[in-house]
Amino acid sequence: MDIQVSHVSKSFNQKQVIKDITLTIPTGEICCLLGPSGSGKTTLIRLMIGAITADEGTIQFEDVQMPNMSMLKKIGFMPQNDALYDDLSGEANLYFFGGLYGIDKRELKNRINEVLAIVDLTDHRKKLVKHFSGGMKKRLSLAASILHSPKILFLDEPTVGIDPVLRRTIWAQFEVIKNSGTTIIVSTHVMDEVTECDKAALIYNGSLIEYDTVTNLLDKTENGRVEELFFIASSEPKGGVVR
Ligand SMILES: Nc1ncnc2c1ncn2[C@@H]1O[C@H](COP(=O)(O)OP(=O)(O)OP(=O)(O)O)[C@@H](O)[C@H]1O
Repeated sequence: MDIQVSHVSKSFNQKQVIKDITLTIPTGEICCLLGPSGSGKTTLIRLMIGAITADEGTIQFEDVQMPNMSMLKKIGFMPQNDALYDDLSGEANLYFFGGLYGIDKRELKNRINEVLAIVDLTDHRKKLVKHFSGGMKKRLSLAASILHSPKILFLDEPTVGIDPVLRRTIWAQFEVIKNSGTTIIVSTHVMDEVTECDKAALIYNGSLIEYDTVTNLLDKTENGRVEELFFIASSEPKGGVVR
């Protein structure tokens, strides 16, 4: 399911935080929204999932204009802060979210087994979430966001506070999810993570400064590091566009 973002702008309290962004994310790819803290990544995700509406421009999933209630079951969203119930076990959390998605009981049981295996939490399913480590909570959140087999998965800074080893595991899990046909949009400010993605959208100060395949982006730099593109953008007269 392609995502088309067309000339989207958004302001909060007269301050424009998303500035005329246009991009198309093709089906079945991992697209990374990369940018410094406060650049507008979360706002762009919230616009795409239909949690907030754009002041200008349009967002379409295939031919459906967002926001649209019918798309909710096709979208998975993992927020920056885990939305889990501490006093429930990992498994009970998943039953709760499965119920919200209206998944049939028997199907839900099988699906919970599947997603727990994907995120490697099968052995911890009965443990209360308050006894989970930070990394385990992230993985359980990921499991909850893919429970209903979404066509499009939005992950907002999924690896914040995660150690490098677990980060690798989590990216491997994204690859598995992608290979099942899900389009993934993942925000991050960790420049190294960009190499895990097919495409990257570089957001700086609310503007899209670059959008290309990761290979092409890295080719544009002198030292093969994405940071360079941000340095160029920040030295442009108006934090301007490098196309
Ligand atoms: N609901 C809101 N009301 C007012 N300002 C907001 C709101 N949401 C976001 N902003 C502002 O919009 C700008 C972009 O914020 P956003 O959370 O999208 O950035 P981000 O790139 O996701 O940052 P981070 O990496 O720190 O999460 C910031 O200046 C933020 O303060």
